[in-house]
Amino acid sequence: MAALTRVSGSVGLISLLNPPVNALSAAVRQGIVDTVRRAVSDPQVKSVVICGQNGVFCGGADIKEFGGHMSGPPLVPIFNTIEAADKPVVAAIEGSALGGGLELALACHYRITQSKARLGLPEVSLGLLPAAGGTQRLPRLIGVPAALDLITTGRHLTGAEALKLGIVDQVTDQNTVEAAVKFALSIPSGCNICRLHLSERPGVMQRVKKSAHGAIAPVACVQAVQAAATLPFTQGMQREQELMATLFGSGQARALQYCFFSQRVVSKWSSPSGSRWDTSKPKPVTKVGVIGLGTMGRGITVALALAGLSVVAVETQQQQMMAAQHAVSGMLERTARRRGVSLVGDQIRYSVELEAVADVELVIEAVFEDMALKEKLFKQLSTLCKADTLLCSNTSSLDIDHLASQTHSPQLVVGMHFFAPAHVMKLLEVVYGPRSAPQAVATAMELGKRMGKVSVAVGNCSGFVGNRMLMPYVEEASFLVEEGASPEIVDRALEEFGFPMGVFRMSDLSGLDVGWKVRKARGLVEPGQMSRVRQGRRYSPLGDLLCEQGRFGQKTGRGWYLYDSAGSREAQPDPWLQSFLEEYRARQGLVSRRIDSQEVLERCLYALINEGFNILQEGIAAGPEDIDMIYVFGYGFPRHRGGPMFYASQVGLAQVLQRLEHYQQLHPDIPHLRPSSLLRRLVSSGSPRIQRWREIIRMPHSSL
Ligand SMILES: CC(C)(COP(=O)(O)OP(=O)(O)OC[C@H]1O[C@@H](n2cnc3c(N)ncnc32)[C@H](O)[C@@H]1OP(=O)(O)O)[C@@H](O)C(=O)NCCC(=O)NCCSC(=O)C[C@@H](O)CCCCCCCCCCCCC(=O)O
Repeated sequence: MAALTRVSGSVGLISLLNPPVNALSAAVRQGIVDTVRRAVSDPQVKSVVICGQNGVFCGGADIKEFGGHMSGPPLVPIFNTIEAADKPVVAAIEGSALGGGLELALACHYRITQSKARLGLPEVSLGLLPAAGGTQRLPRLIGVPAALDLITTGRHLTGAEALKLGIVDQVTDQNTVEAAVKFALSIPSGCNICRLHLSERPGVMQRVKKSAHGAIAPVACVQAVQAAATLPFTQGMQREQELMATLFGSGQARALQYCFFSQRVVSKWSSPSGSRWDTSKPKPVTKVGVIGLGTMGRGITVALALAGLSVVAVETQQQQMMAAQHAVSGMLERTARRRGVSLVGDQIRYSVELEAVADVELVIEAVFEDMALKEKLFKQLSTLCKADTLLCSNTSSLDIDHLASQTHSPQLVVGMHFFAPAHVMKLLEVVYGPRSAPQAVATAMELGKRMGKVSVAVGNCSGFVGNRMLMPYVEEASFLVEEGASPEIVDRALEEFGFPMGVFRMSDLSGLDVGWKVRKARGLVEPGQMSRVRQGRRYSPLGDLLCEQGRFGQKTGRGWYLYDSAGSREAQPDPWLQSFLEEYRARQGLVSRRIDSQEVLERCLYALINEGFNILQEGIAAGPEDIDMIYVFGYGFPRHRGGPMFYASQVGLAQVLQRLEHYQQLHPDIPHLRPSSLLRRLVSSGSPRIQRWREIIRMPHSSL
């Protein structure tokens, strides 16, 4: 899995051979040991170049090996041998040098890189730290502050940025291996590991802990780099190994590695009709129409423009259109500045006429969530667009099949549900109906990928996957407040679990009126009424009552919390709300009781998870990975918990079932606490590993 050849007379060229990313599997590690030994002992070889096959240097350790028994030679002694070699060793970096790949390059004496190559130590995003010397060699090379930034965030650098930081010695736009060989021929033996500016950035641990939201790997990364600043190299390496040992077998590492593979699994979509990613060819798209330039339409326009597509942005109200144009330019400018790229924007054409989208290949509708308005629009689009134009809706909950039925070509209609802000949030739900053509799904998925989104294909139902599961979660939070919890108690439990914001702070941020509108549309709101049973099931009117008082959250300075002023973000507990809740409970005859964080987590999360099992059972999501990626990328579910379904598998399905049964007995009027039959089936099948759930879901069964 590694080959040695002699080039230019005296250079030993070692190539890693393990497509697609030359991961450091046991066989590759053995290959490096053998080839380095041969190169070092060959008197004809005066210097060595290490490169990767097929334009990729190395994607790091083989993550697939982490789940099983590790065999083969370990990396640390291999890299130490390279570093100690008495012949100069040069890394020729093309494509990617990530994790163990960059650590291999750091153990070499010199590094030459392609300007567009990606370099980084992303181990933290897998719940690990760079444990093949990365936490000790990088700070010694570029200083503690820069190394801490790279190791605790896991971010990737381009070759040009790596040169600026001093990670590499030369950047080339020519053939990297040839440049490295030329470089190797020109150098005397030596080593550029140095001990420079090893001072630590003050306060870094507090900052990292705060932004980690309970993840342990970033904290361990700081501890390892601190060791580089205070200990000799050998002891620093020992500390690195000890810290890695605490992370390696942790549930968080398993969860994060599951997320890595799940993100790739969801791109290989399939639907119950049998259409699949590998048999459906996307249609080429260069020009997209966006209709409706409110918050969502503006974000979608920016995301498309940043992906290099031509956009026709339509807003029929002149004034709104001018405001949108101004806002979009600002968003593009800020993003270009942040990314350090040149401004895009001249490929956006604005219009107040719907006819402007007549020649686009795909339209994304982003008008108000009003079925009558969308029906009318889809009818018009179906007539004025080209016959093969894909018509997509950004609706977050309305019926995609119904919209499709308004058009001449229902097979060309799919949902493209973005999340706000649409140019920032990574998630895209691609919603197919029974009539959606495989090519329409494939095209929307491909467009999402071009915009840098994690696109997940899901079936059509009310709320699709994300918002459908959110309903029971939010409802449980309100029920807990009726029963005696405060919004602070509920939010604290969820934030300590790892959500960036609890239910109530999130509701204040997005606006209480949003949910109120949805409940009104569903006929659930009875103004001024306090009844707690609606449409035959338990209902909490608390949110409606707050809206009736004009408490819409941050935008009005009052919601579940109190704010200094309208628009302020600093949430304070509100004494008014406390007395309001006491009065409400008294009028309802509810006796307030003490609710602890375990009950908050179980009721909110198990209700959400239970709905996830219903969704899997109905085939709305193809597998647990789809649900987990939707929650991690769209709803702030802590990535180090792997997503709701993975979390359930870690807690134990039997335990989740038993607690749902317990709560259902206490609250028989809450249907979403009734355990899903799929959950029961999985438990009676012995609670298999999450990777096996798809088999159980597909097995024929009787629900009798
Ligand atoms: C490289 C990429 C940027 C390429 O992206 P691209 O979009 O081109 O392609 P894909 O992402 O679709 O990938 C294609 C294909 O390849 C698979 N793959 C990618 N990378 C890896 C990998 N590193 N390992 C295995 N497989 C990989 C991917 O799954 C796709 O497969 P598919 O089937 O879907 O086609 C991009 O892929 C990328 O970002 N990759 C990951 C990069 C990364 O995170 N690297 C870091 C890896 S971790 C690491 O390197 C750790 C090191 O620090 C070494 C540490 C040594 C530790 C040894 C263990 C010590 C144990 C101590 C514990 C002791 C316990 C005790 O004492 O008891």
